[in-house]
Amino acid sequence: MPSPSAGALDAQGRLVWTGGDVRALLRVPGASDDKRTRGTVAMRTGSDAYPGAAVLGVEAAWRAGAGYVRYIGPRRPADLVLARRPETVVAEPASVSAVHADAWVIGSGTDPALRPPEETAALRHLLAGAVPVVVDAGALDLLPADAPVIATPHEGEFARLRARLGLAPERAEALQDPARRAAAVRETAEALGGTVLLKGATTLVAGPGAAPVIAIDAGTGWLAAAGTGDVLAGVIGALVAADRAAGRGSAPAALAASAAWLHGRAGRLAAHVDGGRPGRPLVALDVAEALPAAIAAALADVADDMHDHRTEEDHA
Ligand SMILES: NC(=O)C1=CN([C@@H]2O[C@H](COP(=O)(O)OP(=O)(O)OC[C@H]3O[C@@H](n4cnc5c(N)ncnc54)[C@H](OP(=O)(O)O)[C@@H]3O)[C@@H](O)[C@H]2O)[C@@H](O)CC1
Ligand SMILES: Nc1ncnc2c1ncn2[C@@H]1O[C@H](COP(=O)(O)OP(=O)(O)O)[C@@H](O)[C@H]1O
Repeated sequence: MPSPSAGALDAQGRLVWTGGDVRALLRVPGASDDKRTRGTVAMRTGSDAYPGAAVLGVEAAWRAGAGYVRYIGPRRPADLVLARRPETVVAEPASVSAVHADAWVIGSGTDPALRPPEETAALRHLLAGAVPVVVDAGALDLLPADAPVIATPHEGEFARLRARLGLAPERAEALQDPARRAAAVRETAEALGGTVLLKGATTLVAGPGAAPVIAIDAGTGWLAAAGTGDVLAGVIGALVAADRAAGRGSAPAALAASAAWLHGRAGRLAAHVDGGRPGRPLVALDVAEALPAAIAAALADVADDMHDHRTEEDHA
């Protein structure tokens, strides 16, 4: 199984994720590959209220290197997905009973208060299975679950997830303390029995067990824009699916951290912040479109140099 680099622990005992760690987990397709060996991501995201989230996640999964992306959702988002990415194989929920997937992505662009009972039943079925599920936004209320899960809350969702798991609330001010924040993410992953990725300016990832919490700060403040989290969910789905289709068995936390790193790097490329420039606004779709360049940079071993620039600037 590919393992991350030795990696440096920072003052809070967090493992700082690097381009080298990402490179170790990325798969470059070869002569023996076909679309299915590169990983099938099934996205059950978006809704009539938030159709755009479906488009963003699907675009991101393709751009992060999925060999096959399926979209299962209502007609309106499905039509928009197809208009943007005709490569996608779409189906309406009522018309499918079983779908092959190496990873599922659920919840982005959905509101649990508006979720039909049959959709809740279908999601619970996925969450009782053996295929990994990336659980975002409007599906976090269905946790905990038996399936291997990667939960991707922002801070507001993180508080609600902790409450569901019976954990003590952490005040927002307490979570500003890096060591306390890392401890809260570890505790939540342990209670979940799965992987937790807490989004923020520095994103933190922990799985259950003793491995250190991973910190990813490859991004930029320009990423604070609606829909960038929907993009991240698609990237995680693509990396998890590729790993599983190849039978690699990498740690879900390492895959989620690599996705967050690529998402951050894509944000920096989309916002033109490297080389000491302050950058410029981006929209979420720009981040998805920059993912191939971020992957190329990681594979070509140039991304760490860019990261070093940023670290020096930000700490100046
Ligand atoms: N184009 C599309 O289709 C898009 C679709 N999207 C999809 O829409 C759905 C709803 O998403 P949304 O953005 O409307 O509300 P959402 O993030 O759930 O916040 C709910 C409450 O949580 C809190 N809160 C939020 N962020 C916080 C933070 N960082 N830190 C701390 N607290 C935070 C805050 O509560 P407050 O603090 O105000 O009490 C807020 O009112 C969701 O499925 C998403 O995937 C979006 O991605 C946008 C683009
Ligand atoms: N100040 C910031 N600096 C860097 N990245 C940020 C910042 N604020 C948010 N992000 C990133 O942007 C994304 C926002 O995701 P999320 O809150 O789920 O938004 P949405 O639901 O609108 O997609 C996350 O990947 C998060 O890490």
